[in-house]
Amino acid sequence: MSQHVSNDRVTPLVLQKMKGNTKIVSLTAYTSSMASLVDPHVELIIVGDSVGMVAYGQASTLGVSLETMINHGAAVVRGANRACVIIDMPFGSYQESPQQAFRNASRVLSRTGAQGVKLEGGAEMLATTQFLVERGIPVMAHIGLTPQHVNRLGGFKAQARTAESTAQLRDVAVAFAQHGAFALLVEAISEPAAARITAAVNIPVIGIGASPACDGQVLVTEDILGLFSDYSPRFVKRYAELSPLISTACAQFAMEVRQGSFPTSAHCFTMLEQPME
Ligand SMILES: Nc1nc(=O)c2c([nH]1)NC[C@@H]1CN(c3ccc(C(=O)N[C@@H](CCC(=O)O)C(=O)O)cc3)CN21
Ligand SMILES: CC(C)C(=O)C(=O)O
Ligand SMILES: [Mg+2]
Repeated sequence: MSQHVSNDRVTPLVLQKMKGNTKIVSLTAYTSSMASLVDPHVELIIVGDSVGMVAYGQASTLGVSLETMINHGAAVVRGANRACVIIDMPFGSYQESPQQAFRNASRVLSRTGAQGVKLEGGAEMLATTQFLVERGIPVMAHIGLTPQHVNRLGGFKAQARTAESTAQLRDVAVAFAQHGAFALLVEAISEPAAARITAAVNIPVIGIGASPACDGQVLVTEDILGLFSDYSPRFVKRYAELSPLISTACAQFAMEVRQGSFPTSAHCFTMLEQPME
């Protein structure tokens, strides 16, 4: 069944129709097992390049390759049968030219079965967005705090906190909508900026650290589960504390192996015939 093109799969068009009447709920996933747990509860699953930090222990998202995004993206599509799946284009795979972006984004879609890609940037990505969209690739534009620009931003710092930068970001948002982006992702921006952008465009605006003014919300799943604690941005809310549960389970296993109480006969295979002499 999961290999079929499902009729009730949420599409970018379905997300667009939700703007103005129903909040869009989104979470990230990197694996099939997490995707299948998240899928019943969300309309949109983002396979984020945050996988580099959360699953590979890297200090930024810059080291993630196209191959890594394709492998995790394919796993997520196999695990999710209802939500729209959008995959982050990793650093260096799309900034060079619209042609480079199309070559790599088309590989992402053809090898994963996802429905679109997300790319980070500002006005410099407008032509690329239009190039991909005209050739059949739905594009979500990620603006505001763009983690792939961490070295220029001087850290993961909230954006659009002045009147001037807010007006600039609103103009960029409007331009992305005009160039065919099906949705915007706004990260770590002020509430007035989020409210202005959401009112100014006719496409869905998904926020992370961008106030309730957005059309929808996304967070990194490991963050809401208390599974990633290298840092805790103020916009993260922990809905569970799974790390201590995992530690306790591992400690219990270790203790039982060392004292010989695991495994028991219930965990062992018997001979299929009478034991031989
Ligand atoms: N697990 C995870 N969750 C995320 O939300 C996430 C990632 N990884 N990786 C990529 C980016 C990085 N993100 C972050 C990380 C930290 C802050 C943060 O703490 N910002 C503070 C301090 C900034 C500073 O001065 O260094 C701020 O006030 O903006 C914000 C966004 C969001 N993204
Ligand atoms: C904003 C989130 C969805 C993201 O880009 C990531 O997790 O990489
Ligand atoms: Mg990302």
